[in-house]
Amino acid sequence: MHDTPTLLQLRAVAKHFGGVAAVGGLSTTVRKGTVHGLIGPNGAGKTTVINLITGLFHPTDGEILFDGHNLEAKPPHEIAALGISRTYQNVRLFSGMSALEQVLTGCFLKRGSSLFASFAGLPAARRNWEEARAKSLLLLARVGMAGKADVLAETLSYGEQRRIEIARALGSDPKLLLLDEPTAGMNHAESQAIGQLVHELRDSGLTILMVEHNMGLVTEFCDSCTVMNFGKLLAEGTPRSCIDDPEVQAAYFGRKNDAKRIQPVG
Ligand SMILES: Nc1ncnc2c1ncn2[C@@H]1O[C@H](COP(=O)(O)OP(=O)(O)OP(=O)(O)O)[C@@H](O)[C@H]1O
Repeated sequence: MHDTPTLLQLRAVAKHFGGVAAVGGLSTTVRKGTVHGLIGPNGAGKTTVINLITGLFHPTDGEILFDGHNLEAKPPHEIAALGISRTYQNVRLFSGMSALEQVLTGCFLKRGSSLFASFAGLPAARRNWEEARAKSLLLLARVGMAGKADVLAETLSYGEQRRIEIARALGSDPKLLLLDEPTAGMNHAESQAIGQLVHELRDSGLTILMVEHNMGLVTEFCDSCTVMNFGKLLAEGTPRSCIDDPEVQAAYFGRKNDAKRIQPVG
């Protein structure tokens, strides 16, 4: 694993909100072609890290390096263009749009041609539109939603909506996909299916950084992980070595020697 090239590196990254150090000097590395888990108790700073990587926030201190670029002060659209895409902790789909239209919006993020130009029917825009449509259909198939293209997204099940979000995030051809709690609110079978999908995406060449609370999924589907607590690095390595770490167990449960409670669940 250590021979695998680095895709993302955080160097002593800090983010303060007033007096709160949401992230307090975190250094960690995500290697190419891996599924990397970002875990830690509630309020540890995981979502803030995702927001820093995607440019929604800028670090108070430290630097974030991605694929040879320093992301310092770059706005979200530039970071997306470099190859970083994300989903959110809560499903964020547009109401009144079909599954296909949701994914199309992700494709147009990359193309730089507006949906309005396409609707106006200009030849180049028309061609763009057809290509984006074909690509969106492929992406829907890739996330197991081939038959749902024309269905209004809000009428789909929660698990299906999550898949649509992933397809939309793939529309901009990312190198790194950030998933913020992709299995939140899902039952065991749905969570396992998301884990399988994540593996398929990794095996097709994508790198995935995933915030996940389900330790069963982390041990089963992540190649490596970073554990945060109070905005700082608590442990990193294989999921098993992290979960077995008494400091990690203490952070989750306030006491040591309680490994059973963070065995795979479900
Ligand atoms: N915009 C903000 N303004 C002020 N404080 C914030 C802001 N965003 C996050 N925080 C604080 O930073 C800390 C880390 O929050 P964050 O949401 O990153 O944690 P988390 O690990 O993702 O938690 P959870 O697992 O509950 O989603 C918390 O104390 C939170 O209240």
